Amino acid sequence: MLVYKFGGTSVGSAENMIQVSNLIVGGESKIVVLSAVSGTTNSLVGICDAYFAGDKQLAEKLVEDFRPKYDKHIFELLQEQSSRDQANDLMEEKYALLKSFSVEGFSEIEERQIHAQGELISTKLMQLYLEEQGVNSALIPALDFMRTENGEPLYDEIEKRLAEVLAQHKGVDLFITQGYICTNEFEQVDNLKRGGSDYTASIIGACANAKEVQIWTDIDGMHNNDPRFVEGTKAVECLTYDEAAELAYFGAKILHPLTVLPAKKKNIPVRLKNTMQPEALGTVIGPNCDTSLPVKSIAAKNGIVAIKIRSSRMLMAYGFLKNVFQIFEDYQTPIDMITTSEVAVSLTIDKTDNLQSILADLRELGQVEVDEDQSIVCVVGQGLIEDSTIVSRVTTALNSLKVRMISYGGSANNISILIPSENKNEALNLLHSELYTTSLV
Ligand SMILES: Nc1ncnc2c1ncn2[C@@H]1O[C@H](COP(=O)(O)OP(=O)(O)O)[C@@H](O)[C@H]1O
Ligand SMILES: N[C@@H](CC(=O)OP(=O)(O)O)C(=O)O
Repeated sequence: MLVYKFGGTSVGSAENMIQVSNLIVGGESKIVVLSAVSGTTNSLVGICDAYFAGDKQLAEKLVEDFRPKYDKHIFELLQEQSSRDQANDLMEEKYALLKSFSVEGFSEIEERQIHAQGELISTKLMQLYLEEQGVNSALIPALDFMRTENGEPLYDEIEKRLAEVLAQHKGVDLFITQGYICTNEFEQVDNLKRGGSDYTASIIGACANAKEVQIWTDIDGMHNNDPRFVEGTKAVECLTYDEAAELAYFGAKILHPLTVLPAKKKNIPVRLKNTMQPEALGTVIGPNCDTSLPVKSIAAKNGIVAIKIRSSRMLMAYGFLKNVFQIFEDYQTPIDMITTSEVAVSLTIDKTDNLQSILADLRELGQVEVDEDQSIVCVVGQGLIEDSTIVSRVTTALNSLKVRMISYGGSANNISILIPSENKNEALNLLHSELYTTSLV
């Protein structure tokens, strides 16, 4: 069994959906996970925002905005009148549902139900197209098997339910399902957070003991720097699970940060491929990746807040850090980077919903300074620790910038640097020129 996942751009037009069908029909058995048509989830988020703001009229207008896009998509994808009718009926049902909520009492439960509609639409359209083409495929609802508790996938239950669902379709070897959506412990519709379809594919891969998970997107693999901000980036041939996890966590948007975990549990390779350029090798993420490259890639994450706590009570004392960490634990706020001196500790967070309460509690421990609008730039590669020249090259490359923190040695494959966000693009470009010169590649 193989698991393929196609992202928003890959299903974003009729032409692209047809290309997806060319990639999935035939060959080995597959479970194909689809995201929503590109832009759809953002629009659904906008509709929920309008309901929360008490503006039902705006919500209804935003629903109507879907119409031209989906009319075109359906007209170009499906040729038979009966399948067009089915698709149009589906859309009318969805428009009616999306407009059916009232602003009074609109809650996160309804919000999650709305967010789920994008994947429900894209998968149904794909299934209608495959049926029209005479392909023997089955649409399996993710809400029937993808179960979470406290936001965590329940692997045993998913494995059992998925096997039951697959067994209902004897003789079928192509299954289409929704990424991103799930049901939670309260039997409510929920999701795996934005970009979560990659994670769905990896969870399904682990639960179906897949031979490989393939993430098909709009670029030919993990590049050696962020292609949105740096010119001349190129695809990396392979990454270890740990390298890929670091890159995804620190901003490489191509992969949802949790994708690697389920695949790693079962040693399943994850291959990143380009839907529009399937012949390109892409990137393989797996247990081993031996290349001579000490630096595999560079990524950056915005929206970081740096907090410094200074206290003379820290001098020659123990237990101070425990008290600091306890505060972050109380507010369920993960810490990303940390550096300490005898009398001060600096750390960073990117979850800021409880920032004011955290700061108030920290002020009980010492003087607190806060820097907002920071970015973590992260250099990732297995050989970073062995090659002692790299850390000096990283700091030299950035010597014109105001570096706020550096973290080196926490993991064997990561150097993280905290800088003001306004310098992020410059930092990515400076590191690119310094680290990918002839002596390293
Ligand atoms: N290091 C990187 N390598 C490749 N792509 C990256 C990297 N960092 C950011 N990206 C961006 O990730 C995008 C693909 O991810 P995403 O938009 O989530 O795709 P999908 O909608 O298919 O899930 C690319 O178009 C690229 O701009
Ligand atoms: N549609 C969801 C889930 C997802 O993973 O999308 P994509 O694969 O296009 O990043 C989102 O936009 O967050």
